[in-house]
Amino acid sequence: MNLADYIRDIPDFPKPGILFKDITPLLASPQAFGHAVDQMAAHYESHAIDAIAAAEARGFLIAAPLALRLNKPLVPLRKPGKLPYRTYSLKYDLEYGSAELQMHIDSVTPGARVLLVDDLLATGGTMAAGAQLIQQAGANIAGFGFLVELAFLNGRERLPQAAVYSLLTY
Ligand SMILES: O=P(O)(O)OC[C@H]1O[C@H](OP(=O)(O)OP(=O)(O)O)[C@H](O)[C@@H]1O
Ligand SMILES: Nc1ncnc2[nH]cnc12
Repeated sequence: MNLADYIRDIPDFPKPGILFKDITPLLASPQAFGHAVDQMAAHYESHAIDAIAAAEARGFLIAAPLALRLNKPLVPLRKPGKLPYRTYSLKYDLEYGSAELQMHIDSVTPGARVLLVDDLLATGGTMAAGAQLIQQAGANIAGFGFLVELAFLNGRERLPQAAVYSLLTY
């Protein structure tokens, strides 16, 4: 199965000049979605991972089924004002604007090996912020996993040193 057939290009969304990679066709196909999660799970099966953290909102769509397949705790990194308990918080820039992520202060155990997962790596701002939140809580980055990587934006260079895995690279 070619997963690229299930990623749709939308020019000039959400701003002129941005070529948006729309994953909704993939989500609409249980075969393609299942295949993508299976491939990521197979890759990480043998990795030493204690938890999976993911950024709201599209990151949750990939990380939740992956966490269940790998039988790992799922840590939500959320947009401001959504998490009910005390949080760490970080502002960051992304390909088409700026944003903020928050994480419950007790959502990772100090020393835990946390895999960060998102649907897409663009400039790396989101996952660099996620990694900082994990490290602020005293945990370690086990790696970064993406469905799609826009390699021409060099997002990897903004991420802290850790293995980066992407199913599809543009
Ligand atoms: O590598 P970056 O330049 O940081 O861009 C990648 C991020 O951008 C998108 O999220 P977005 O903030 O648009 O939010 P959404 O998941 O709620 O759609 C995408 O889901 C990644 O999280
Ligand atoms: N070009 C893009 N397509 C989809 N999601 C994105 N997030 C950041 N850049 C993106």
